[in-house]
Amino acid sequence: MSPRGGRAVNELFVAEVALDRAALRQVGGYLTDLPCLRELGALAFHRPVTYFVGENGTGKSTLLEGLAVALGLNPEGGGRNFHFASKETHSPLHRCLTVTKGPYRPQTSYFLRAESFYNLASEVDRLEEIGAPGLFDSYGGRSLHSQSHGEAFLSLVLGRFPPRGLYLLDEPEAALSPSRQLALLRQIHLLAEGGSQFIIATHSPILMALPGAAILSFEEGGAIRPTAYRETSHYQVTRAFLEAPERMLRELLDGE
Ligand SMILES: Nc1ncnc2c1ncn2[C@@H]1O[C@H](COP(=O)(O)OP(=O)(O)OP(=O)(O)O)[C@@H](O)[C@H]1O
Repeated sequence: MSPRGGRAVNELFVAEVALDRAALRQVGGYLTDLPCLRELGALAFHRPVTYFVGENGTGKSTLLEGLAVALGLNPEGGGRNFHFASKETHSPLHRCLTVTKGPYRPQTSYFLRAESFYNLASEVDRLEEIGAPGLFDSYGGRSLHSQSHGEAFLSLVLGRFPPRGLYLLDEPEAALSPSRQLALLRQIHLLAEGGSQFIIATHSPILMALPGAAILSFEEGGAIRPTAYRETSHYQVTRAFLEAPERMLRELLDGE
């Protein structure tokens, strides 16, 4: 990323998200036990692209979804016009979050989660049928259901995401081959250069390699720390494996 990677925080669409502890206590349930929420005060965004990384279950998706809903986006994914819900499974975290926005409004806002992408594709079909003809043009020219998961996903990002957008993506790598992950990385770079902001939960050591991006590591104890790319366990484990797969497999499978 160019020096624009260091844009002033007030030029970003989302500058900060803060947690109201009293509201969280009232909400109760598993959210009060989630270590990252026990530790969270406010989380500031300083870069056009921010990655949430960390072990499974550390709360990345919960926080990303809470932020998306607090921004008025559909918890199962989509833009501001998407209001479908196949199941009411999202947490009430959004009620405990205060989002500080920057001075400018994004041209579009979009929340994308791999796990509910099928439902999002169905909703695009429905909207096209009931009177949004031409909608498919933004989604690769045909129903997302007639494309493979990875093709559909890239159609969406390449066709539907304009510059100066705000994009919250939850594990966007899930359907993508390594080379398509590189294509997605390039598109994220181009869009960020064009004034977009991304907040992305990911396990992909490819995606999180974007120069100039902020990486926030969700630690198992609850802290959320800025981390360098090569310090992430995703990078280190993947690198160690690819450098010597036989040795690692011997250790793993034979207990040597
Ligand atoms: N509806 C729910 N009821 C109870 N616990 C939940 C619920 N949803 C999530 N959790 C728990 O909250 C914790 C955080 O889940 P979350 O999906 O946010 O983690 P994550 O960091 O995104 O994990 P992953 O990398 O596996 O996607 C997990 O321990 C999960 O089991």
